[in-house]
Amino acid sequence: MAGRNCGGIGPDVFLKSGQVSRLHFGQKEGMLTNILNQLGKESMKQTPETIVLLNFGCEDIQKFARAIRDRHIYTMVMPYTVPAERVTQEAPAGLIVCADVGVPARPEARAKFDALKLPTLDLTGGIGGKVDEAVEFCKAKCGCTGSWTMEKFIDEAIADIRSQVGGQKVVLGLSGGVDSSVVAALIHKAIGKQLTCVFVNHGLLRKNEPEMVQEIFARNFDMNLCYVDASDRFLDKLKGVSDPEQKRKVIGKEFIEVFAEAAAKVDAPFLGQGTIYPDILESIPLDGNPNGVIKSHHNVGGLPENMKFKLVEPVERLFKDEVREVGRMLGLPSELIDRHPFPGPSLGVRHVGAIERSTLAMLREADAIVTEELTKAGWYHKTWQTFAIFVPVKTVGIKNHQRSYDYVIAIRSINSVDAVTAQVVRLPWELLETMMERIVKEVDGVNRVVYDITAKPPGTIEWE
Ligand SMILES: Nc1ncnc2c1ncn2[C@@H]1O[C@H](COP(=O)(O)OP(=O)(O)OP(=O)(O)O)[C@@H](O)[C@H]1O
Repeated sequence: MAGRNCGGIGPDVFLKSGQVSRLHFGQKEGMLTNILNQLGKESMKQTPETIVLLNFGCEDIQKFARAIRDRHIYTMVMPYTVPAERVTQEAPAGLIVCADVGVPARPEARAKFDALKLPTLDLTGGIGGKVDEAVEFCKAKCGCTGSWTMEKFIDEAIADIRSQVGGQKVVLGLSGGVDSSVVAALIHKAIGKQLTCVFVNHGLLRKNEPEMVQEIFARNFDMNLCYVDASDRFLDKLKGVSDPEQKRKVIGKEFIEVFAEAAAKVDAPFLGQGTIYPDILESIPLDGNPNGVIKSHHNVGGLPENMKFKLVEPVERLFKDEVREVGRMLGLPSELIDRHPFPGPSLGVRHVGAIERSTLAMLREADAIVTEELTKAGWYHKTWQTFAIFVPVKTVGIKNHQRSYDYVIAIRSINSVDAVTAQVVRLPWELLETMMERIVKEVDGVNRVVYDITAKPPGTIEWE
């Protein structure tokens, strides 16, 4: 085991009563920072040639912003409700006004931006197919040279982290997911051993995951990695809990306690976070209507208020695939960077009903077989997510020439662009058969495998 074991969870509890109910781990609820402050925060870097996209009601604006960035012009997205001064803080070279067809004109909002006297492109008739037009505009009218690159981003981010943190310490919750892993690598590159990562094993990780994450970070990056094996603590607390929401709450509450205890030992004034740009953009209601909030700010599960960290969020201006690119450039392996999305409560929400150690082991084994066969057949990167689910139903079967009465494993494979809707993948029949044969043969306690053919909607991606 390469990581430093920080076990020995002490009795201190950092939570105040009443805070627990909003701690839905993995749902990004509970705020360390107020999102509007975030939006109004003084920009740390003065990226030259910034173009601000003003959102007057445009569904695909994030994709549009991303497409212009692909042409090496740095874009930011702001709602039309933003004060004009906030726009000028970014010293933009130009503005692009974006709205879908049929969206109200909002002349007052428009006037405050026109008063800035910046070059402005009007795309209020829709943005579809207008990327080239926008890049012409940026170059011809705003003087952009198209020099924004990921190398530049990394250099700037490292300089920013160093100047923000100075000689002090940073603590970061490392999940082994893309966002926190890339942030770990980036902060480590900037300040080395001033960073301590806390990796919590909540007993719900996938097969070999604790070893893999420690191997990658502690060995390859020579990083201070604090590995907390709290499996027993989580699994004891989850005993008999079958309601999906309750399960998430138990996992979230326990996670915060374990993380807070480990972080207290590091005694760092700074907390690193894997906030990414969509986390911020999707938290901003376009019309100041709280119902428009899709999700709250990304954070380590909503830490208790008495843990007053200053935040280090070096990829808060990047889209997910840009974060992946940074990760690749910093030397993170593809097995980590290009992984399928994985829910915060991990196998906990893929095990329907109350979690027993024995049935969790069945799920873990079945999940590993599914991933292994999918990869071998060349289908891993052709699907958004493919995984096993434990179904707490026993059926009659024949195993080893004898009657068996065992559990069911379901396989789910979906494709999606944004996780909002999803289509079922028609995996080759032979591949499904191979998965089934291996699962019933190798996983004790399972004698039946089914394939979930439900799209989203009406289903959700995860079963719980
Ligand atoms: N097992 C864990 N150990 C330590 N920190 C964790 C763990 N799981 C989650 N975290 C922290 O909580 C944050 C939010 O968790 P969540 O699962 O919602 O993240 P995410 O958006 O999928 O990000 P990531 O790609 O980093 O997993 C993570 O970015 C990470 O900092």
